[in-house]
Amino acid sequence: MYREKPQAGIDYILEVEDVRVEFGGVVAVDGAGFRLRPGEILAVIGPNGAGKTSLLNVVSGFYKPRKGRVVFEGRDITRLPPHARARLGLARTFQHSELFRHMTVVENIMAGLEPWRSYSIIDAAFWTPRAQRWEEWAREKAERVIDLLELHEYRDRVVEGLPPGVQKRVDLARALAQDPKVVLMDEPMAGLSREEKEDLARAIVEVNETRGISFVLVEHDLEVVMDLCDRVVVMDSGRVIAEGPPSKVANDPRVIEAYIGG
Ligand SMILES: Nc1ncnc2c1ncn2[C@@H]1O[C@H](COP(=O)(O)OP(=O)(O)OP(=O)(O)O)[C@@H](O)[C@H]1O
Repeated sequence: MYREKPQAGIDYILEVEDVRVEFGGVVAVDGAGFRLRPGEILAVIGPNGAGKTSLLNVVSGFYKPRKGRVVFEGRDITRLPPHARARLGLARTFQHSELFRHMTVVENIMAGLEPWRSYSIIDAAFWTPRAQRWEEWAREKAERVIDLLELHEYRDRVVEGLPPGVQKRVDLARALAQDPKVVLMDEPMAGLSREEKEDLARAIVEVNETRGISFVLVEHDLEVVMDLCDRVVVMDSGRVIAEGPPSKVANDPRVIEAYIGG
């Protein structure tokens, strides 16, 4: 179900170059970028308002940058809409759960496969074999990630009222059902208990190690970042101010200044 690790020879699976995002007079991202290696878990950190979410939204296609480029597996995808990026293997999860609250876990995961839907509204209305085939295909994909993320006991429960840690796993499952090569996660640990954070971190590591899926996490919890990530990019005021392994970045005076001064 999952794609092979990208071939040796590709240095970077994702390259984000010189991005600028403006909202009216506010410059949210001011020439920032990063590069992601195949199989890497990369964190983007920085004080509130640094531009992390805006940068991630440019990568997933939700924001159009004023300037800059997003290159995925050597292909310029800057102008592609989010669903086209998802089809290429770039999935995302959301800062505030965007799950359909009144739908079940399995239905939410299948809804994430919408960019692959191959039947028309007419097929749906008459429940044609074409529609049935898609439904079977999507259900099988959903079942596999339910296994992978151990969501069996929740599969037929509506999302509303599930513990936050389970909702985050469902959100991750929805992204993983898309067979991504890269998953972008916006503050995956926000609002979780310590135990829930550990569970989610374990799931991310397992998927990374067994499936070779790369991750970009925007994350505030520095303890999680230090434990989980191979490399860290630090943003402040829309720019990247430091980059490197967690241990190096944690001791960088510019980073300490941004957090204390920020
Ligand atoms: N939709 C928007 N409209 C106007 N201004 C925005 C919008 N989104 C972000 N901004 C502004 O852009 C700047 C960067 O915001 P962004 O959310 O990208 O930062 P962040 O690093 O993700 O912050 P946080 O850690 O608090 O989520 C901030 O000044 C913010 O107020």
